[in-house]
Amino acid sequence: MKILVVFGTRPEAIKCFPVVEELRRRRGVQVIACTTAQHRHILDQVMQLVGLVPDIDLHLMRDKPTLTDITTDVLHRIGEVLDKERPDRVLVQGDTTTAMATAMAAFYRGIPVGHIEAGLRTDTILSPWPEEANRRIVSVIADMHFAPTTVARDNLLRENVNPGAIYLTGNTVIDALHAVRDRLALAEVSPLPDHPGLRAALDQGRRLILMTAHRRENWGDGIDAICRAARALAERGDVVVALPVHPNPRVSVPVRAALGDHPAICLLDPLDYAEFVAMLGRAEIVLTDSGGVQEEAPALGKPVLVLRDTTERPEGVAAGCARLIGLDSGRIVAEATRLLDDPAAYRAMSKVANPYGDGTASRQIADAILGAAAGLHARAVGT
Ligand SMILES: CC(=O)N[C@@H]1[C@@H](OP(=O)(O)OP(=O)(O)OC[C@H]2O[C@@H](n3ccc(=O)[nH]c3=O)[C@H](O)[C@@H]2O)O[C@H](CO)[C@@H](O)[C@@H]1O
Repeated sequence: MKILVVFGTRPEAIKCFPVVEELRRRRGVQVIACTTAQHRHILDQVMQLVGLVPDIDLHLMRDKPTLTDITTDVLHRIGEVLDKERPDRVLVQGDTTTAMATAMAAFYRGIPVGHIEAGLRTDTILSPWPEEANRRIVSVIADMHFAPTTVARDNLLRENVNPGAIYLTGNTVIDALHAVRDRLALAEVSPLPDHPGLRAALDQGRRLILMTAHRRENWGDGIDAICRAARALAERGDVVVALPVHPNPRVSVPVRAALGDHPAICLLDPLDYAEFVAMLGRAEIVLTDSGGVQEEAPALGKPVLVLRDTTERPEGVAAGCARLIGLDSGRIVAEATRLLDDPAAYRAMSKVANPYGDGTASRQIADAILGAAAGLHARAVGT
């Protein structure tokens, strides 16, 4: 059985590598790992760290591409890969343009698509944009849906997806987190980023606030509000705010201009995944608009404040390990301050079970794919 796994961005690589590794361990499976490289540098960081060498690298990153550029490039180039390789199945992850256009290219050729992290939804197709539409399109095309949570499964059932095609697996990001933590433990290193100000602040006993922000809907006013909140928090005197800066200039330019000069704020280059996991482990609280970080922080018992107005991850909010706080700088500061100053409020958010999986998602996904293929084979030979 030949399976083509396609990924283009950092989070897709993080969430796909455990599945690639698992499928490669299975007998009778040939895995072709293919990257569109929709993001280049921060994707390469992940691939190098986890030893994921792509069999095919399409190098599709261009200077300031439009969504149309990315979609048409992926349709054409993945189309060529599909025509050459003729895989039995394609796997895509999440909600990127790579995932959506790859699913379309496979659909045009009658090749079945499995969707990792299926069923995440907000209640409006406009937010997050364009990701909400991307993942809904993939759901219409896919014939195997790997839902990370019961909420995601129920979203798919409400859209009349065949219940027999939905597999409740947990999120592969937890598998990735465990794998990287185990590798770090084996190597007996805790690779905190090499930033003199950060190390000195932590050595002085300052408490670490880890922040990330990159989402398209936060460009402009949202990023400005996040920066104002970061400065106000840094003024407390007992914390250090660390912010790995996303390379997109719509983020990096305003963030560096607003925060570059504050002694209690450490602006970091994008961290490799091991460094990021180490920072998560060290952080007291996490403020983020990232999807993946909303899933990882609870797995390490870190309260997470979500810098967005909507989230397709209500499980963390319902469980009590995340709060959706929006983009008002006063509210961001107030919510963070409450967690830093009120130990009971902190404990209530940090002691909650992680709703996003137990680290066995990739195994379950591989079992489901091979089980479905064996079922088809059995039906074909009449057993
Ligand atoms: C709408 C939405 O929410 N969509 C999400 C979006 O991804 P995202 O928002 O999670 O993206 P990022 O925040 O870029 O990545 C996060 C990962 O990167 C690691 N990290 C972070 C900073 C750093 O300096 N070094 C790192 O290593 C970090 O631990 C984490 O695992 O697309 C995905 C693919 O389809 C979807 O799954 C996912 O729904």
